[in-house]
Amino acid sequence: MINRVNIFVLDSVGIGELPDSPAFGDKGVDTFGNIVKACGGIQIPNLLKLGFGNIEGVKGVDAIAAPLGAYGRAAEKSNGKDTTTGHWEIAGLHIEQPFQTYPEGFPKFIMDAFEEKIGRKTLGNIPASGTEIIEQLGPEHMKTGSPIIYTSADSVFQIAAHEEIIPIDELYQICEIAREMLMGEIQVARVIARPFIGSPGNFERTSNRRDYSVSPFEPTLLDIAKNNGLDVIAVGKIEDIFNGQGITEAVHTKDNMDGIDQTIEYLKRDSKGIIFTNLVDFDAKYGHRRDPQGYRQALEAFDLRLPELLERLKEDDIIILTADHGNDPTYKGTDHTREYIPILVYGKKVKQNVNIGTRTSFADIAATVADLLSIEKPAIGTSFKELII
Ligand SMILES: O=P(O)(O)O[C@H]1O[C@H](CO)[C@@H](O)[C@H]1O
Ligand SMILES: [Mn+2]
Ligand SMILES: [Mn+2]
Repeated sequence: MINRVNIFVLDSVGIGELPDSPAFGDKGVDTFGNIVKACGGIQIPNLLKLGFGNIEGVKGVDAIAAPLGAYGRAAEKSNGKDTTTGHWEIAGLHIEQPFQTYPEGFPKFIMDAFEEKIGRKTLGNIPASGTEIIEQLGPEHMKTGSPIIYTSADSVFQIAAHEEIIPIDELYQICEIAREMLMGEIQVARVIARPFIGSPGNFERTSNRRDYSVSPFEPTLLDIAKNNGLDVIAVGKIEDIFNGQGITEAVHTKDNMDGIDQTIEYLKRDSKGIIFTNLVDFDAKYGHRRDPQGYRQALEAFDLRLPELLERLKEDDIIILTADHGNDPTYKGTDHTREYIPILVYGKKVKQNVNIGTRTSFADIAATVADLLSIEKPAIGTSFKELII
């Protein structure tokens, strides 16, 4: 009997291109492999002990003789490479119709109506890198009080504002207004509050970022677990990604280390069901910023703390380390990359040195977790429980 599963998402830690990646504009992408190549090596002994180097297709690190975990990889079945799509698929949903993107910015009629409702003009309304656009438009924003609106290759409406110009609470209200307006014909997967502080030339984004996602279109693994009376604890931005659906308790985190600390706190307590963690720094601080050295260091910092996490697992606990998409910091542009995700499963009840192979959907994670917890499986996904227990 498995009592609890910690699904632990290393946001954007992809491990190489899928057969269909070129159709997404991604050729030769490999977040992990290209980081190792660019940095001339990486020290992740604890991930290797679990079998990270044994996963088919992983480049830059070696397989070991007797890994302590079950290991494999999964292809993304849904039509997308964004965070929402990746997490929903991990939780058992396929997104056939991709979320709408806005490479030309948002239509004028929506922007006019939005400005009217928030009582402020806006700046930007173009696809941009968040750190670059606040440097460009920050001074004007500080003069005029107009928030900076930008999007990306993802389906996002991002609202950046200096915390001393638009107080956080007002920024969140503005996001809620946008969220409501962008549910219809003009729709985004996420509205994101992007507060920052500092002065021109030295702006810094804060951890008061909030994501306002649309709700999953159908019940997910999380809803099923909750309906079965289980705990579904969300650490980091998981609550936002699922718009709170199927979650019984949530905590937001300020960075990767905090995410690990909060997960450990929950592992120490007694609960039954799912702990779903997301560590976003890999993606937000290094992947989108195209910073392979920073990304490598973040992976090494995570690896150093991995034993603490594993030690906290109780007899009937299991951890599944995985990712939601790639974000190759050596690739052109600043966007996500479509890639395989790693799957590492570890626990006292999990067989060691088992290759679960290449799964055809992230949803196999959902099916397996449901199977382990003895609850109904979501509509899609194939359980690999029999292989690992
Ligand atoms: O460049 P920044 O602001 O980090 O934004 C990135 O983060 C967004 C959400 O993860 C992506 O859509 C991309 O736009
Ligand atoms: Mn992500
Ligand atoms: Mn991202």
